[in-house]
Amino acid sequence: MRVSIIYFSGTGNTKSIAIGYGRALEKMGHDVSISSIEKVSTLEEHDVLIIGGPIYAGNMPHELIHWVRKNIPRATGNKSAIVFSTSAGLENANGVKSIGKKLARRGYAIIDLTVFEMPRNFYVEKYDPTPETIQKQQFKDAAQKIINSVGHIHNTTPRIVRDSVFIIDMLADLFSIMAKSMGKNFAIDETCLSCGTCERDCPKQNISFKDKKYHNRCILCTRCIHNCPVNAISYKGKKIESYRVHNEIYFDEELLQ
Ligand SMILES: Cc1cc2nc3c(=O)[nH]c(=O)nc-3n(C[C@H](O)[C@H](O)[C@H](O)COP(=O)(O)O)c2cc1C
Repeated sequence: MRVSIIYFSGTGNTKSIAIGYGRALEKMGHDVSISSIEKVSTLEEHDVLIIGGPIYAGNMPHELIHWVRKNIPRATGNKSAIVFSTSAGLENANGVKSIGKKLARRGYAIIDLTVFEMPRNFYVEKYDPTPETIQKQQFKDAAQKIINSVGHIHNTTPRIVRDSVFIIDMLADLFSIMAKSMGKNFAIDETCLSCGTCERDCPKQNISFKDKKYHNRCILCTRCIHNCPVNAISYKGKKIESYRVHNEIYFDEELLQ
């Protein structure tokens, strides 16, 4: 089967899972393409679509929801979809329903919705980074979850998403407005090397490192803080410990049998 995997990832957790899906499916003999919404606006030909994103305040990012609304046309033929999210806690399963519902309305059979618990990347105001031992376990558990999820690929009975997602979609809109103003709390200090990583990496072209300025388009993905090589970006004057993905989704041969 042809599988198209589309994701948005601020700091790499969701990208790791997307790549994990790709590797598992390729091993199973499927033809896979993987793209970030930052790079594509049209889908490759596919039989199965897999879409993933991080959870921001209980739903998928507004960017991803908007991308789906704008770029996914009505499905022709028998197309199915898997939706996954990554979050620091598992109580936020509603984001997958939001995207799942939109795909179902476009004629996709929703064959799986999966939530992955991954390291926390947002601890600018409260919470702590996820301890290393837990991070390792999360990547291990994720490999097993991916295998379970791809096991649904030949499913013929779709899952019906009954819950309304109206409220959480409204909250995602609201959060994207709040993020613009919260983004003004980021500051680049004098330790900046002027390497330009933050400006280059920002998914919204929201940073001008030369005049150390954040504009008004922040989505709070936190990529700038975590990717800065010298940790020169603070939030409300506070330095934030960097989170970098350094674990990998690893499949034991046994898992792939
Ligand atoms: C702005 C923002 C809001 C977040 N809100 C939640 C949340 O409501 N619940 C949760 O469990 N994790 C939350 N997180 C944590 C991320 O969902 C989690 O770390 C995710 O795996 C990051 O994925 P990424 O590395 O692909 O960006 C939030 C992260 C950010 C940046």
